Amino acid sequence: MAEPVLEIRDLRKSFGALKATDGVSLDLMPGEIHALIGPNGAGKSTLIHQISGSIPPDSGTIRFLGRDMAGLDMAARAKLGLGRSFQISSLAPEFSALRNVMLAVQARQGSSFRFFRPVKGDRSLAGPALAMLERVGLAARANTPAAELSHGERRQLEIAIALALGPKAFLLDEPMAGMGPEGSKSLTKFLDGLRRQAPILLVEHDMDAVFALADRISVLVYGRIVATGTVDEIRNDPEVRRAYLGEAA
Ligand SMILES: Nc1ncnc2c1ncn2[C@@H]1O[C@H](COP(=O)(O)OP(=O)(O)OP(=O)(O)O)[C@@H](O)[C@H]1O
Repeated sequence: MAEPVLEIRDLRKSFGALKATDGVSLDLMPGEIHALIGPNGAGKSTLIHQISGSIPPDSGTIRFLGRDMAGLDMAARAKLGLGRSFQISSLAPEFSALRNVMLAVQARQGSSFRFFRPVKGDRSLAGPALAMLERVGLAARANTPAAELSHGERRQLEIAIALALGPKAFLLDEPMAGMGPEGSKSLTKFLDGLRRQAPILLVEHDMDAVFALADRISVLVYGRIVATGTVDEIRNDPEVRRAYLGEAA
């Protein structure tokens, strides 16, 4: 059997008396979209923060491509290909869409975001950056400042940036949030293709998107995974229906 790209074992994180992550174990396998669902406050974002390196766990292990992530900060994890996108907008609002992606291409080529050299006019960056914008359907807005893009377009730009960083796994935290039905539909289609590039751990409240995309779903309630299974298994699990999905499922 293939090795997991991401392997989480018995992860724990408390905020005072609150157990936000209470012994979570889960795997992200090559090529899969593994959705993490659960009610508000279940601990989904806290889990993503621990994986990306912005919150240190109290105990437990996170292995990415076989390597223990303990002690590695966000930048080091991103460099290894474990990047969190969405809800941490790394956009420079005054820069054009193209320039934002060029910075990401440059970061991937070795420089960090903080110490970038001037990128304006650098063809070795502009070519790949424009290709990313084309992939997400934003090429026509290449010269528009990020601040002037619509909400949906900014999301597309964030995906282009995530792609430019060459991730080996995507951590997506509520990518559909704030999108209209049309935007969600086209993002769903895009994410469906994205799994060919790298597996996706997807936190999402939009159940249409989750049921359309997920190979597996894990349900988090009060910091614990109460079920993991296929879409059908999760939809038909009585405990999950009671704890989370209700009759809407
Ligand atoms: N820095 C913090 N300090 C104290 N409590 C926190 C902190 N971050 C999160 N929490 C608490 O931990 C619990 C889990 O929060 P988290 O944001 O991870 O849930 P979530 O499943 O992502 O929720 P939502 O779906 O609403 O985004 C909540 O009770 C929250 O109030």
